[in-house]
Amino acid sequence: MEAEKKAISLLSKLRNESQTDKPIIPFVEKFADTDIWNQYLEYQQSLLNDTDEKPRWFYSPWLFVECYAYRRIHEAVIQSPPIDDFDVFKEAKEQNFFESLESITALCIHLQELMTTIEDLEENQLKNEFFKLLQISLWGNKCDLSLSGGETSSQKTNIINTLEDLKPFILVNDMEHLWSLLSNCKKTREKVSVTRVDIVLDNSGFELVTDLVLADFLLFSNLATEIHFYGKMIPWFVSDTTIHDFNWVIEQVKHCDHKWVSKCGVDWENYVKMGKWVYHDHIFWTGPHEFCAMFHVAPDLYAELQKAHLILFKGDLNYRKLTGDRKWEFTVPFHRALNGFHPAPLCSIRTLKAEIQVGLRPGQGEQLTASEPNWLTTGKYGIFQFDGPL
Ligand SMILES: O=P(O)(O)OC[C@H]1O[C@](O)(CO)[C@@H](O)[C@@H]1O
Ligand SMILES: [Mn+2]
Repeated sequence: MEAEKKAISLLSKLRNESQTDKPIIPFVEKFADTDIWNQYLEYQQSLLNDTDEKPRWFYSPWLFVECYAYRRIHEAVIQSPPIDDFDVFKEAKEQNFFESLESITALCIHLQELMTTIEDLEENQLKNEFFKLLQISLWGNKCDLSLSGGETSSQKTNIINTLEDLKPFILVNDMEHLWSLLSNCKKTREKVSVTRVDIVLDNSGFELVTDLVLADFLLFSNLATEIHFYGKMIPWFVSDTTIHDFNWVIEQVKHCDHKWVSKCGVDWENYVKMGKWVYHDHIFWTGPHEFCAMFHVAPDLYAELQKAHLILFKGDLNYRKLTGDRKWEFTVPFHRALNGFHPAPLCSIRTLKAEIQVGLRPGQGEQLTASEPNWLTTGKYGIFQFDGPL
């Protein structure tokens, strides 16, 4: 009880600071990245040195302030033992999974059916199945609890039947690049025995299942031989995946009462045991930095990503960090916005929830603004945006 009271008082202090635009204060509790966060806060202060301003909630860059808010929530919890390992978003993430169970079941059955026919598929059919699962992983990103402010945002409809209707909402479609990259790897498999695809995960629940289904397909279609996943080390942006969520979702799927669904869970657990699926934890992903700073701030992580043949970045927050959340013109090339971040060929798979988008055709952004003023923030539109040697 005492710990809960302490955490609640710390959280209400945080809420008051954010609601009344108080100065942003340093972290005080020792943790893996306390110093990194406080150095970054000093950097934000240095940007204001020629004013007598301090970093503040209503004026500092949104990417920094929003990440700071979630890291402060974590600090309130770790300052309140013995609930210092409590995941404040666990209940919402689990509810999202259970509310999406029908769609999860349909998706796992689709995967098992595909597995039985995969041998008879020609190249073009295999490509189309790959594109379907990519689109399912894209639209799975709509199910995010931070855009909805914690309100439920589960997958109610069977997403497989809606892909055609959703196609017009894909603003940048580089799926062909992903196909040619991976099918070329497959053709040269004799020499290059390993094809590694890294997936930088986003939300747990339904979206995570779409990513695990895609990862399973990549293995049994032989388009890849190993998949590396990156989640978050602390509860983050409400629905983001932690290692507990990753293991919990696999466990839940394994214990589903539908035999084909539980077969998915058994297969996925085996991939992890065999090392065909590898889960990585790194503190960088819940820090304040844009990805162009990774080479200097987390060189070990940058070196790890360099081992991939292809990196898939899921979701909106990752896109904002890939592009530095800058006010780029809509037509600035994605390569330019990455600002030197090129560990390996990469693709952002993202539904738009923040006011940043690059790599559009001339006039495309303006046309969308005219027809649908909120196109950047509703999560209705999505992209597959690729960068790498073509
Ligand atoms: O889970 P995703 O796709 O990264 O979405 C998170 C996005 O939702 C918001 O928190 C709210 O719009 C954005 O600030 C953030 O980028
Ligand atoms: Mn998220």
